[in-house]
Parts: sequence; C-alpha cells; structure tokens
Amino acid sequence: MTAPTAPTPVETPAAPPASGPAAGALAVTKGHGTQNDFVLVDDREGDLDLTPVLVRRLCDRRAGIGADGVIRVVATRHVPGVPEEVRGTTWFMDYRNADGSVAQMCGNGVRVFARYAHRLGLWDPQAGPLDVGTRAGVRTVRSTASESGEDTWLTVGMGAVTLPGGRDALTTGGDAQVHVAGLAVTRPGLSVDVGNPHTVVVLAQESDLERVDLTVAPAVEPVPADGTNVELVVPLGERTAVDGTVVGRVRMRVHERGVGETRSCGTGAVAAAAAVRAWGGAQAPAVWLVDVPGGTVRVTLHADGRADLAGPAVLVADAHVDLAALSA
Ligand SMILES: N[C@@H](CCC[C@H](N)C(=O)O)C(=O)O
Repeated sequence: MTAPTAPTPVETPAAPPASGPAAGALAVTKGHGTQNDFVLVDDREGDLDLTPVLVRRLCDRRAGIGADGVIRVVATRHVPGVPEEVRGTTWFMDYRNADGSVAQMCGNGVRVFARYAHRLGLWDPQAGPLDVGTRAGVRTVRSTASESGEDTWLTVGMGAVTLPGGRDALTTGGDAQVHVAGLAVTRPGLSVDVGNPHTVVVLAQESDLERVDLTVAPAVEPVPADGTNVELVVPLGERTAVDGTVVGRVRMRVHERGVGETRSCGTGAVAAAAAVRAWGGAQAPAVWLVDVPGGTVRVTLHADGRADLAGPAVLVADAHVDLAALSA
C-alpha cells in the first residue's frame, strides 16, 4: 500500500485588484431618464479620446454596454469652441448619439448628467441649481418634486424654443411633409428648435401611433440640412389640477437623429408640447405631460418662449469596460 500523495496544487489566475480599473479599462456608469439610456464617463480633465468608433462600441447593445448615447463629463475649460455664454460654466455635457455623431443637446441626458455630477461630488443640489454647459448653451438643473410627489425629479431650464418656419407654418399645419412607414399618407410636420432640430407630426388617434414603423427613419421633405428628430404625437386632452393649473397631455413616439426609435426624448417632449400648443392657439395649456414608451415627463412653456423640462434621472450600474475586448 502506498501512502497517499499530496494533491497537486492547481494553478489559479491572480485575483483582480480589490478596487480600481485594470490598465486598458474605462470606468463607466449606466443611467437613464424615462428609459432614454446613456453610458456616462467621468473625464473631467479631458483626457479621453472619445472617437465615434468608441461611442458606437460602447452603445452597441450586444457587444458593448448598450445605450442611446454617451455623455462625457468634462471641465468646460478643456472644451474648445464652446458658445460664449457657456464659458462661465464649470462642467460641460459632451453628448454623442449612438451612431457616434455629436448632438447639441439632450434633455433627458442633462438630467442624468446632473444626477451623475451629484454622485461624483461635483454638484450639491441643496446648495442651488447646477449650470451645465452644452453645445446649445447653458442648461440649469434643479431638484423638484415628481408629478406624483413620491420621488425627486430634476427640472431643466431648456432655453428658448423656436419655430424656424415662423408662425406662418401653422396655417398649413407645418413647414415640412413627413412620410412615416405604416401610415398611408404623408403628414405635415412642424419644425421646432430646442437647441437641436425636431419635426413634430400630429396623428389623429392612438391606434395610428401604435401602427407606425419607426425601425425606418421617417422621410422629411424638404430634407433638413443637419437631419432632424421626428416626434409623432397624439393629443389626449386637458385636465385642471388641484391648484387650478390646466394641464394638457400628449402621447408621443420618437425617431431620434443618430439613434433610431428611443423610449423617450426630452428635447423631443419639449418640441411636442410647443407644437401642440402652437397648433392649439392662445387657449392651449402652458403645462403638458408627455407620455412616452419609457414613462412621463412634464413640460412647462413660459410666456417668454422658454421651456422647463421635468422628469426622473436614474443611475443603475457602474462598470469597467475592457477596451481591448470592446474593440475585438
Ligand atoms: N434623447 C435626447 C436627444 C439626443 C440628441 C438627438 N438624438 C439629436 O441628435 O438631436 C433628449 O432627451 O433630448
């Protein structure tokens, strides 16, 4: 009988470091606002080379993290060529669409940016609002009560909302013609500028909204030089809130420039409310709840042409992306 031998030691891979990313890893956070989702990157010193290819890979829903866009938090002083008024801000939201293109603004994104800035210790909501630099100008974010009063939303001063086609466009229903797959006829669309371009199309009933196929980009004529986001809206009526405010409600689906159909678009919700109010005339409400597939946001249209957008902003995960694996 032979004596039992000691088991051969099994070689185990070295344990990863307890904390901190490995070399070649990118620390990211995933967040969303009414399911318009983003990969957030803390690049406050402006070191990251955020190429269109890297954006596309991060946003890839199968081989990457998956998102409608990437938000880079960077000190404004590291961003060349920002608008004059933005130079006074400390933090800049560098927003990229999932296809790698640059966009001027993102209404859901700027709320999620602020939530992330709070997490990073760059903003204390108790101390006052946060001025965020964007390519469309300064956007001011503050904490607010949600529509239900049960949780905390963020409200963004969205700046001026304008109708590039002028008010004349309202007489014919719009300044564009839009063909949407799934609808038999071409509809008028109204151009609305919220710092980024939108074309709003009103549909008669909710069944039309359910029927449209937004896997295909709506065809807009004349073709906008810089592309456009297209919002399809169905007005759902008005109600009077307990404080006497008349609140309108619309349901919306959106096809975003540089992305495709998304479950929400904050600038799109503002464009939709502004268009429905413009079509409705002087009696139309100033406050609108906009129902999107991913939830509800609230838009307030002010007499001076500016708008506020309120809604949730949620951070759901932190991760380290292996950049070598991402590009494999
Ligand atoms: N989802 C955003 C808008 C993002 C930019 C847009 N796709 C564009 O290219 O203008 C929002 O919440 O506003």
